[in-house]
Order: sequence, then structure tokens, then C-alpha cells
Amino acid sequence: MSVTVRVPAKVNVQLGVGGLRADGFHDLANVFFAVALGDEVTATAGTGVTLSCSGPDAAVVPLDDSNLAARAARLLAAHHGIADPGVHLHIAKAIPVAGGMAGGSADGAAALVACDALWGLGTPLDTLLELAAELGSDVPFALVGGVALGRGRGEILEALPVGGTFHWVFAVADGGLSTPAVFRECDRLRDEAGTGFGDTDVATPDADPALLAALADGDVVALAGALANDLQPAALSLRPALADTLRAGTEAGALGALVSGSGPTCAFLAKDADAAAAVAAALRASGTCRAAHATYGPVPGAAVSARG
Ligand SMILES: C[C@](O)(CO)[C@H](O)COP(=O)(O)OP(=O)(O)OC[C@H]1O[C@@H](n2ccc(N)nc2=O)[C@H](O)[C@@H]1O
Ligand SMILES: Nc1ncnc2c1ncn2[C@@H]1O[C@H](COP(=O)(O)OP(=O)(O)OP(=O)(O)O)[C@@H](O)[C@H]1O
Repeated sequence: MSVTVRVPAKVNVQLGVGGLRADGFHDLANVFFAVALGDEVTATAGTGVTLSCSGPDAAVVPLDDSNLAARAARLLAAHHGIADPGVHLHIAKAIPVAGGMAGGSADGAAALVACDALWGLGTPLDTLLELAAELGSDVPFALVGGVALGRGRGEILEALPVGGTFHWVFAVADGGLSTPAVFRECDRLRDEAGTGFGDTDVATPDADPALLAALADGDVVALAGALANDLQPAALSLRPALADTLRAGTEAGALGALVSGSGPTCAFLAKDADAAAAVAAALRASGTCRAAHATYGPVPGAAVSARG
């Protein structure tokens, strides 16, 4: 018997970053947006927790116990008192690795849903969300999908209304960026600017009302104008060439451009599907990225797509 779960990647249409907290995290105003570009995780009965991975980035995905899908399977089993869990997890990977699109988090969320179904546990969503938050700040959102405001370190979610489908292009960079390194660079740049970086110096961020209205109205021009990522200066500082990628997509007609989360993937908002295809083609031809994918959203979170 097997269970396949499809799970989306995310882009942060607003990422407001507060000061560094005593626990090493930052308070966020994190507006997550789930896109159709996604991974599939298939859980099959097995012995122990074993992993395999396919896709263009498979070689750089760890297949040991550090993989978020394996950690998720073990965490769910431990929660239910299963001492010796048995599952093989195959990850069909389309989400760029270490790209700022929460690919590992997506696989963690998908593994929770897949193992829950394979083992017939019927774990309530609230419990899955708590386990997801233990795995990482981005994991709860991958369970719910759609568009949501994440507060705290991003794990306290509130679903947001959306008035339509938006068309996106993602430009994948060569090599990833480490999320903690990008947060550290954000703190360093704030310190250097003399504005302070602790949570007593930096105001707690809030969602931008203009951005929320643009989402609710399905207004692509207004959303493009409101896109904002406080981690972008840090990602650009660590990877200056991303400025060329952002410029290439904008010159090709994208209405808005930003670094996705901690980067280095760059995200472009297009007027419609045809405009997105044209921006993706221009980005591929520009030589400023490794690959470019046109996609759309919002889409739902991790859900069973097939049973065998
Ligand atoms: C940049 C984002 O992708 C935006 O959605 C997330 O904030 C990152 O979420 P994530 O990859 O799930 O991050 P976690 O695995 O929870 O944390 C990894 C590290 O990122 C930093 N981190 C993460 C989330 C947060 N709100 N503040 C942080 O400072 C911390 O150094 C933390 O040790
Ligand atoms: N299932 C997984 N897929 C990819 N990377 C994983 C996975 N599990 C653990 N990792 C590790 O996590 C690191 C970050 O990968 P990931 O693709 O989640 O980054 P990211 O998309 O930038 O994360 P985020 O946007 O949540 O900050 C990888 O370099 C890898 O070592």
C-alpha cells in the first residue's frame, strides 16, 4: 500500500522581519502564498524510516535522518507512541533546494500527511500543525496552503482571503543560500546602519493593509506594487548577482519582482499566464539564472493525491 501527497512551494509576498529575539528567532509579519510548483512525497510500508529522491536537484538532498521528511515521520510516530515506525518515503523534488521556497518544509508537511494516512492514525489538523511547528517555522503553512499571515516566527497562521489567481515566474539560482546566514546578514546590515537589530530596537512588523486589500481584490497591479521582503537586502548583500536577475525579469515585463524568502530564488509577478511564459523565456535567455518556471497560485496545502 502507498499514499502520495502533493505539497506546494511558497513565496512570501510580504516578509516583515522584527528584531532578533533571545531564542535566536525573529518575529515576522509573513504573508505566505502557496504556488502550484510543488513536490510529491510517496509513503510506502517499509522497515525503519528510509528515503529516496528524484528530480534535477536530487543529488543535493540529504537522505539521512536530517531530511525534514524523515524527521516528520519519526516525530509523528513518537507522538503516537509508535516505537519502531516503518515507512519508505520517496520525494519527487521540483522545488529548488535551499532556494527560499520552503522545499524541505514542504516535504516535512507532506510526510506528516502521508504517514498519517499510511498508518491510519487520523491525527487532528491542530495536532499536525503543532508537530509541524516543531519541525520548522515554514512547515505549518505547507499544511494549510492558500495565502496566510504568519506571526510569531511564522508558525501562528491566519488564513487570508484572495480574490483570484495570480501568475508567477521563479528564477532558480545556481547554489542555495542558508536561511540562518541570511537572517544573520539582515541583523548585521541593521547594526551597521546604526538602527539596532535586537527586538527592543526594531518595531514588531505588521501586515501591510494595501497588500492585504490587493490580495482580497485579486488586483495584480496593486499586489505587484506592495511586494516587500525585509530579507532582500541581506540576500543581495550575500549574492549581489541577484540584482541582475531581478532587473532581467522586470525588463521582460514582470509587474513586480522580489527575492523569495531568504533567497536566492527570485519571484516575478506577471499580468497573466501568457505574460508569465514570456518573462520565463526572457529570464532563461538572459543567462542570469539556472532555470525559470512559470506557475500560478494560490493552491491548497499538502493533500493526498493518489493511493496505491
Ligand atoms: C525565511 C522564511 O522562509 C520565510 O518564510 C522562514 O522565516 C524560514 O523558515 P524555516 O526555514 O522553516 O526556518 P527554521 O528551520 O524554523 O529556522 C532556521 C533558522 O532561521 C532563522 N529564523 C527562522 C525563522 C524566524 N522567524 N526567525 C529566524 O531567525 C533562525 O536562525 C533559525 O535557527
Ligand atoms: N526534504 C528536503 N529537501 C531539501 N532540503 C532538505 C530536505 N530536508 C532537509 N534539507 C536540508 O535543508 C536545507 C535547506 O533546504 P530547503 O530547500 O528547505 O531551503 P529553503 O527552501 O531555502 O528553506 P526556507 O525557504 O524554508 O528557509 C538543504 O540545504 C538541506 O540540507
